[in-house]
Amino acid sequence: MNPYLDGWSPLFGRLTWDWIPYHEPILVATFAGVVVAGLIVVALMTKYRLWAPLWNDWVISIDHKKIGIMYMVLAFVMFVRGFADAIMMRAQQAMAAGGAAGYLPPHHFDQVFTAHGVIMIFFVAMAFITGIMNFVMPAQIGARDVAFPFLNNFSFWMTVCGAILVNLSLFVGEFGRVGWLAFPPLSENQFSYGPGVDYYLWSLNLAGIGTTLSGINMVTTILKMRAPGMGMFQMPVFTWTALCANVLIVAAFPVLTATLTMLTLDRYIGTHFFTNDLGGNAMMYINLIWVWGHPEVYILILPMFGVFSEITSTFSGKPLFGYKTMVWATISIMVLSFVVWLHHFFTMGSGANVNTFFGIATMIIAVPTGVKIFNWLFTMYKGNIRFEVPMLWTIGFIITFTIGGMTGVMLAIPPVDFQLHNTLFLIAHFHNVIIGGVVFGTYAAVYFWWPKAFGFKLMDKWGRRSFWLWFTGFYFAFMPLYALGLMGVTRRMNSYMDTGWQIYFIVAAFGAVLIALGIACTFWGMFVSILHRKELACGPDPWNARTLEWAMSSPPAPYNFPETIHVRGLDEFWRMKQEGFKWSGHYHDIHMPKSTTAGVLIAAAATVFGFAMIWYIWWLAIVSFVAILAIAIGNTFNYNRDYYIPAKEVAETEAKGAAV
Ligand code: HEA
Ligand code: HEM
Ligand SMILES: [Cu+2]
Repeated sequence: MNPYLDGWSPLFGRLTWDWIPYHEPILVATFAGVVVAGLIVVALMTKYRLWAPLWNDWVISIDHKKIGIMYMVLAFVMFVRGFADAIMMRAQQAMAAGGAAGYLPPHHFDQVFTAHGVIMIFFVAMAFITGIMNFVMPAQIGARDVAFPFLNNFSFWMTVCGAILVNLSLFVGEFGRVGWLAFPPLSENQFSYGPGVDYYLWSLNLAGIGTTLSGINMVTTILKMRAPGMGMFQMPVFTWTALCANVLIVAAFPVLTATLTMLTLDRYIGTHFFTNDLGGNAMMYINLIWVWGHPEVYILILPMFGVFSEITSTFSGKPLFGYKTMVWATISIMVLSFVVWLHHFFTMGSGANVNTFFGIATMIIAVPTGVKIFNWLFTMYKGNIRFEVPMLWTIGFIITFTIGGMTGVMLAIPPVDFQLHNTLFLIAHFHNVIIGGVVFGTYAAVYFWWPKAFGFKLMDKWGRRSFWLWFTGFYFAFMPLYALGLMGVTRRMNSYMDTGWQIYFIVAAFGAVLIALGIACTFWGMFVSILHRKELACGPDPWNARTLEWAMSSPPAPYNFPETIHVRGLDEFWRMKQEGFKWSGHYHDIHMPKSTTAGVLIAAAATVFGFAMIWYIWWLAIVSFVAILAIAIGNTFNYNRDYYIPAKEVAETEAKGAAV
């Protein structure tokens, strides 16, 4: 008998009133908050007549810069959600000592850490790197856009589709209680029969389509769309790291898709890929998910290495030290990241020889990473360093990431890992590299490229406050976890008996409060900077930077560059400035792609499809699937895909841009 089919009806599938959590005060209050905030936004948008510009200039836009900014907005919104989950866990663990139950019952706590992990990795960190790569990379290689602009818009909306499904699970049904990687057999129907794991599977698989397509798009862009003269070894380092990260996406994400699809088949049609009966094997899932999962963490960090490289050389006023070694280090990390996955399950019985191989392979990654750290230090050495906000984040990164990397190397020693696996030491390790690397990198990038995107700088004062709160907050929040881990405290604990641990959890909660203040300072800083944008206005090259994106006007025109740039070497823009850079003024008509609604419409239908599949509403699944096909096929008949910006208009725009 299937308990999860209780109450199934043809019209609503297994969605019944029991699945609406109106009896949970926390969720009802959250829901009320979301509704009120939503209504305020809708009212303001209507009052200021912003719906049409939002739709025409943003939602259906295929401009890589706008799509990049939309990814950043999505990521920041999801970051608030993911951080709220983190605060809830910190509060729970600070309270639930010595037999106290705290305020979150286990079934809720388990959803919170699962949602936190999934949101932070897939919809925050991935969205941040994709946003930054979208905004910066095409401009850095002197291109007008990515190779497949429409696909780019579609990829973005598929990511939004996944994010919507995850957030929907908060108010309709539940989310998985299986951890961010949903290991079977726990995630099989037998043990998780609610819609929680199905929300997980459909949101990640639908968003994954977007990620894979975006990876293909960016690899193609970098290989085929570089400005004339820009050979591979004349590409800026950020572009190199973007290339390697996207090659990893193209290679690894299909594995994730296949793995999640097999689990979906287990759950929906009763196959046995990952159960012991009928020849399945749960270890297969563990292997496959980490074959994707380990490269995934380098997908997140590589673009950030690129960000820090650009910032270090710009603010040290020097070319990057060791460009070639930086590129080769990036390539080695890319290759090595595929031969270390087993370090995530040293304890699962592969034997000493296998563990040794994977342990050593893991440690070898410390070498190219160390090369990078020293290259940044040597770039700064004897440089004329300007301690602007992006540089503060960069120095914070070098210190913090090195500590996190070192604890990673400790975990790579199998006998040590037998002690520390799945303890809070592991949790501390990866927050140490992810926050120190990916989050600090995002902040550095936002402060660095904001003036390019909007034509004015972010206020220095709030940037500095945000940095110091984040930096100290991080150490308070995560250093206690190393200590707890060494004492044997395991991850994912709702409550514990030993009251001696409580003080560490309280310190960690205090750190999370400092981080909350740091986040608040950033948002407040953005808000007041927007209000004061006139005073903060700056020219196209406010940091005296070195790469081509700074040759565009700020904010950039839709076509990026009024004329084609002929690249002669590294740091081309620097050289152009030495030679007294000016556009020739002989402009031609510029061929541009047109916005299209198909991307957002397909993604909307896909969201409905995902929802229908999660709740077993078969008729709706069929209708929405047909809608997806119809829109996609209909779009192939759209021949109205491009237009020309006349040379005269280009000249006018440039004349205006130059006056800023
Ligand atoms: C951005 C993300 C990111 C990054 C960059 C890394 C980087 C590294 N990680 Fe980490 N890791 C994660 C995210 C990340 N990790 C996550 C999310 C998990 C857990 C998931 C889960 O279970 O839920 C995890 C788990 C994890 C494990 C599994 C532990 C366990 O489950 O028990 C191990 C074990 O080997 C490991 C090792 C390493 C190593 C060796 C590096 C190296 O790349 C670090 C290299 C850097 C340095 C070493 C510092 C700089 C170098 C120098 C200054 C040179 C000199 C240094 C030496 C000679 C040592 N990581
Ligand atoms: C900003 C401050 C953050 C805080 C305070 C925080 C806090 C936490 C806590 C308390 C846990 C649960 C630990 C446990 O198992 O007992 C956790 C798990 C996790 N966090 Fe964070 N986190 C933060 C940011 C991030 C970011 C930026 C990412 C990734 C981009 C991230 C990814 C994860 C993942 C993947 C897990 C594991 C979830 C699981 O066990 O399934 N976190 N975090
Ligand atoms: Cu790993």
